[in-house]
Amino acid sequence: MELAFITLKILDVVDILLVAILLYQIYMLVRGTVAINIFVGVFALYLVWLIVKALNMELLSSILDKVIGLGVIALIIVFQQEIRRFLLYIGNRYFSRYNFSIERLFFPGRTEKDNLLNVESIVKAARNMSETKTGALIVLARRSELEVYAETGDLIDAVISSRLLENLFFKNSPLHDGAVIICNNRIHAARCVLPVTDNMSLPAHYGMRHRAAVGITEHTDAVVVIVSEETGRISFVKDGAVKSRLTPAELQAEIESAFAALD
Ligand SMILES: Nc1ncnc2c1ncn2[C@@H]1O[C@H](COP(=O)(O)OP(=O)(O)OP(=O)(O)O)[C@@H](O)[C@H]1O
Repeated sequence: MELAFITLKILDVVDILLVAILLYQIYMLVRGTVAINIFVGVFALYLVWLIVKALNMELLSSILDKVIGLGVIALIIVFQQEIRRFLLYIGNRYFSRYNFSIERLFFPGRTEKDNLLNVESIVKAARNMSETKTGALIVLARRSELEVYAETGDLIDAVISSRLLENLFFKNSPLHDGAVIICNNRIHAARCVLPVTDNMSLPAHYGMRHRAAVGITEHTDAVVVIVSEETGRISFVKDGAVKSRLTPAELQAEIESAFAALD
């Protein structure tokens, strides 16, 4: 295609489209976090640099060259979490689309039933803890590796039962603080520390328990069950979004649909 002063090739259009998609994905990833301000600032600086270059303003261009050159390293440090989240997002999309599992590749004999989540016990524990207003934070691992978070707490490796879950979160239990992580249908660890979200658009009444639940679902594809100590309300968190005031039946449906999506 030939415009008045520029020639536009098909590849250029594809190039522009890809950059637009990339920028949109980055925007969606940092939206609502403090990183959005940095992102806008960097983008503005980059535009100024392009204009200065196009106008052949030598001095300003050479200064901005240096700033941009060093800025890339600074950006990797500043956006460490977001880059991690972005790569995880791409990886998880690929894994879920092609139903790919390393475990399935190396242990084809291991049936899915071995790892089938005991949803009933988790829901029963949530219902009982909701009635007694016992605060709880239960992370249900899906495909993402949660070992780094499990290592911050105490390893348990026990069969899931509602009584054990209730016991772990019982106020006087030494393990009641922090999160319980459930992997491969086992209570893997308790008292775990989760990454806290920096999402500024969350309701102000969300305390640390809810922020930690949102945080882990932003960093990984895990889903989280929360029981509020203050209100007894049951919430379910997936991909950074909190669904509150769930009944036990609704919680069960949410967990089942989150795990059905993996099959
Ligand atoms: N980073 C974290 N990782 C895991 N658990 C955490 C983290 N931060 C806080 N918690 C848990 O959350 C509890 C504090 O919850 P807080 O009252 O601040 O949250 P909340 O969202 O208001 O929940 P609630 O409705 O139960 O009061 C702590 O006792 C601890 O067990």
